[in-house]
Amino acid sequence: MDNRFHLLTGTDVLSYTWILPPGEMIAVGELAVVTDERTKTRYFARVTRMNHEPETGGLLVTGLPIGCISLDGEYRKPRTIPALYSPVRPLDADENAILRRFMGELEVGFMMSGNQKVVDLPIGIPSSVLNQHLGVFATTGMGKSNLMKVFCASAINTRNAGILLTDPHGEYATGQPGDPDSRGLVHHPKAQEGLSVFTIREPAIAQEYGMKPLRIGHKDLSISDLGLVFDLTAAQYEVVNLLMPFSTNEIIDFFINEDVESLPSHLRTTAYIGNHQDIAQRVRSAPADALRLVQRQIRTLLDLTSLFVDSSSSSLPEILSDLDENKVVLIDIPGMSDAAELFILSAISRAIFKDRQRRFIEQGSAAASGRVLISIEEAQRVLSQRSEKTGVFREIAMEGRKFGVGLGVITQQPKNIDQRVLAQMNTLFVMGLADHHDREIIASSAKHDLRVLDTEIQTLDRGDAVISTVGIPFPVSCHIHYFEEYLDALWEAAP
Ligand SMILES: Nc1ncnc2c1ncn2[C@@H]1O[C@H](COP(=O)(O)OP(=O)(O)OP(=O)(O)O)[C@@H](O)[C@H]1O
Repeated sequence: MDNRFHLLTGTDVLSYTWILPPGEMIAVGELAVVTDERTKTRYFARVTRMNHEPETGGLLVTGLPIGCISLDGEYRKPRTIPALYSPVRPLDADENAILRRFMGELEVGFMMSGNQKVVDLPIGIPSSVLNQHLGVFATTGMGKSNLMKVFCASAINTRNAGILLTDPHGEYATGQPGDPDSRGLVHHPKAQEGLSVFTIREPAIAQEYGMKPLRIGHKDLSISDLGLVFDLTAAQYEVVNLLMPFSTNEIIDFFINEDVESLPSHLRTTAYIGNHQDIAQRVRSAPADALRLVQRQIRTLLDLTSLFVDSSSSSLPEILSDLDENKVVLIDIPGMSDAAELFILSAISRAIFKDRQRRFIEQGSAAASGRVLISIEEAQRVLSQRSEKTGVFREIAMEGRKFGVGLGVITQQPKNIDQRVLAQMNTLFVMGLADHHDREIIASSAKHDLRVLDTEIQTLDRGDAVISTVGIPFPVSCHIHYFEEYLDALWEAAP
């Protein structure tokens, strides 16, 4: 037996301590098994802290218990403690296999035990938790885009959930722009069956990669999303609210074709002779400035999105049916502005949510349709405490779960996300957060106690994540697969 970790010298239900002799090393995050030799119960723990032990010159190691297995083979939360001086050692292959039982099918990386990758313990999230929302908290450059690509690659492989993501940087579909060696999701061995890319790229490129042209119709948009994209005044909100009863088709037609500059005065003299009597009557009481501003903003958005927004055609039916077929749907909009990206992400998300809600009401359960995850990058843009800036996303965060719709909230600033939204997230990926306040917020909303992992979270390297999910009974440290290598492995495994 490898007794490198030596004998347990102290326990309570929430922490174990043991002493390493001088010269031996251990790392934060390393996994250990404490065997109680009387009861044959094995207690699993992870190293959370270590201090020098002046008396012996060794290290006093502290571990967090993560579960135990008795002779009946059941894995439980530890409510008993191992006997004093029980041997402490690393996990063996059998114990790795035990932990492997808890992993879901959406593989993202390998378990890390301290600085060691445990290659016979791949970490996967069960797709059954995706409707319970997922958060990715990552400082820039820590590997968030790589994680999302790996996650989508697994989803394409397993086809158990639909995933929607927008990509304004053009990096997910074909790889990093400007890097000819970089690959993307179109290079997945099962891309043809499991990936659906809607793009604004030129037809020749789209055709080369089997991408479809992105089309969003005027009717798919909502006037209420102006508030998501722009900072509106109270008077503008009034205009938006007055317009709510009308279809977006009509509203856009009104603002594109009518001379709103002179409209308010015409309206007041009831001399309006345009094609939109109903709308004109409705907004006649609105302040003229606000009306003009709304018109300008609508025109700006239509300009920004003119490559794919038009009055007639729409990719939405196809996007919805691809998600129903558990495909990864990528909205590939390289170069699109922030405002335009949010505007269409909101339109698509609303369509998904309403469709699922309708089906839930008609069929009485979400079982008829699978799960969908809508991923939102820089999510603090739309899920902050400012409720006027949250649109349909807050509704999905609060109610999506029962309709099978989850949010994938990606942000560098969890403290700027509404706490009530964070509390809904049942799967968290933490990839390096330097700010103490950010870590505190995450720890308080996680389903496992992450405070004890604070040291580990502070020492995460690029590509490392601490994952806490209701799908796995303990928090795991994981090195996320490097996308290119994972792709190679998928090709090797492909029939
Ligand atoms: N798991 C990993 N293994 C190896 N290298 C990785 C891993 N994750 C990321 N990298 C590398 O680290 C660099 C940054 O990764 P990535 O672009 O995914 O980070 P990011 O957090 O999305 O950054 P940004 O916020 O700037 O978009 C890339 O060069 C990537 O190849």
